[in-house]
Amino acid sequence: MAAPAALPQLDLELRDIRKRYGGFTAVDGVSLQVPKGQFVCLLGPSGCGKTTTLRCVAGLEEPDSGDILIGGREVTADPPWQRDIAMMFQDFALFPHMSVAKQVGFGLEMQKKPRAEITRRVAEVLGAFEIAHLADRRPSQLSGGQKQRVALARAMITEPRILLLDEPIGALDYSLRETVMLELKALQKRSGISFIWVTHDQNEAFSLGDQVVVMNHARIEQQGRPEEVLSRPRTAFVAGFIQGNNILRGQAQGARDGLLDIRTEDGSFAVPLNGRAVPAAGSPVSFSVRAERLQEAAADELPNRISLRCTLVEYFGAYRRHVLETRSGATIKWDQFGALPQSVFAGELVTFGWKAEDGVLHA
Ligand SMILES: Nc1ncnc2c1ncn2[C@@H]1O[C@H](COP(=O)(O)OP(=O)(O)OP(=O)(O)O)[C@@H](O)[C@H]1O
Repeated sequence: MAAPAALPQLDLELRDIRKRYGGFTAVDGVSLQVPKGQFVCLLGPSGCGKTTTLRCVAGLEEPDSGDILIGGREVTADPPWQRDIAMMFQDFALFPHMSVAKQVGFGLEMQKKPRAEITRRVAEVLGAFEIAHLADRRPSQLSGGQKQRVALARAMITEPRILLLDEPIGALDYSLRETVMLELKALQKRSGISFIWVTHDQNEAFSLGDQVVVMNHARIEQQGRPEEVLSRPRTAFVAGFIQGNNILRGQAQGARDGLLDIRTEDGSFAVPLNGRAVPAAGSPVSFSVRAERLQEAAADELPNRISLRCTLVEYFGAYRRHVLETRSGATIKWDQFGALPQSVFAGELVTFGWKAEDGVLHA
């Protein structure tokens, strides 16, 4: 059956993609819409299906069901070279015996462009990527950062609608990554090409993505702008995967004034429903509170309070992390920013509180 017409402004649309390997489901009903010129990061733990999703978009894998539309055109059964995409892999996949100039022009040669046009475009792109001085070198004579630029120049020279990147900076030295990330982000915005970037590194995803798509066990758990995913994790998995969340579990007790009362082994807490239906009394629920939202001073005036024992205080550069334990033995983290004097020490018993609106109920 032909797919219904797509919205023309979308660079990419995935409709209910499924992919199985034997009895194992690697992608289980993934749907995604990528508007024009967006930077989208697919984020998730190892084996969650990010790369398989990307390979389906690339045409390197055929999904068992579902539709893939690129620029509004159904491409599900098309080979990679008919999809208006380019790819970049973690190992850069450079051709070992080809000079930099030849590699960069490769895509245009495949498209059978006239020789003069290839020479002109290669010179332009080598200049734009500041690698003109490397034109005659082979990959073995390049540093990691230089290889990365060559691979990117090679991928972008054909001006695809979408660039697919699988852990593209994973092989770079840590010290280089931040600079490369800034460059790539600027390049993406200038080019207007949509980037679909696979990573398991949340710092990469949150600093680069216009959209962050969090995957787990072959499905999308949450997708949204970075600040949405950070401040309102939709599920306990997302809250746990993203650094800095405390997760509490208990039973729903009933709701009043838009707040759900949740009973846990460490007390009862009021958490905003945020438009959600009230869960049945006694049903298991979870919620999260960010580690920097806990308050020590004036805890008595806050609606949610919890008794804790501090077990460890660690320094993480810009902030101080306190690891605390509840009466039932659950771990709670409190992060203190702003170089304040230390007020809670290991071994101390303390009461912390948080505002009702700082709790995020999970689906
Ligand atoms: N060709 C294949 N045959 C069998 N199983 C596969 C194949 N390709 C991937 N898988 C399995 O599908 C699951 C998803 O793999 P995928 O590479 O998409 O994960 P990922 O999220 O990209 O992980 P990573 O970050 O480790 O690359 C994994 O459990 C993997 O072992």
